[in-house]
Amino acid sequence: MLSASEVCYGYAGVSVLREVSVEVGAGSLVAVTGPNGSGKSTLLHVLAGVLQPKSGYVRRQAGCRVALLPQRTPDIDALPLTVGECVRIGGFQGFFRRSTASSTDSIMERLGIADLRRRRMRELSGGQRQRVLIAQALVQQAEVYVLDEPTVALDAASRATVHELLGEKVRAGAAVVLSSHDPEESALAGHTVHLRAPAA
Ligand SMILES: Nc1ncnc2c1ncn2[C@@H]1O[C@H](COP(=O)(O)OP(=O)(O)OP(=O)(O)O)[C@@H](O)[C@H]1O
Repeated sequence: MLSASEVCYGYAGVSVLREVSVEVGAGSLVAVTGPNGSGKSTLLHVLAGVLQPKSGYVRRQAGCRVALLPQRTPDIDALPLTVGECVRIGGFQGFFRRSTASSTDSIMERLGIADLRRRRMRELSGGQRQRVLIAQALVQQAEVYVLDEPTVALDAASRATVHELLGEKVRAGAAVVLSSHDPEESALAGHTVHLRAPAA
């Protein structure tokens, strides 16, 4: 569905990804692990097509749509968006369709954010905000969900709900690529890409 082959990436001449390869097949969950600064977010952005590799290749099967949950989304707080609007925007490349309205409601209910739908994004707690952004990613009709530390800041119950939702996506044939610092979470994956610590 999506693969990276010997991908290299760096910022201002500083190498971050060195010949990283990963295969993301339909119905699979891939975890990207590694210490702070090892390049997890960078790899996810390369896989999602937001960053172009300096060398190596990213291949996406024809028609493969990627939904991205970035780690940082400060731009959303600058807009006067409500929770309901934020989820409906479905953020990345506009994959949201009207026909998915009932599944949107269901995802919001399950993530415990349905009652927050009229609140402004900037008024939310960290965990509430994260659940809205997860919903925004998961309502998209995508073949691959690329999620950067999706459950960071979530309590145990919300984390379990997110894992259930991801399991449902995978069983329905979608692929999930997530980064995580939580060994229990990365153990859910069928395959793990471990990035090494940056050179001191
Ligand atoms: N826009 C940028 N400009 C310059 N350097 C950057 C940029 N984004 C990331 N970096 C650097 O690239 C390296 C990898 O960053 P990245 O965010 O991919 O790591 P990470 O593994 O996701 O870290 P964390 O676990 O802290 O989220 C770090 O050294 C970081 O300082």
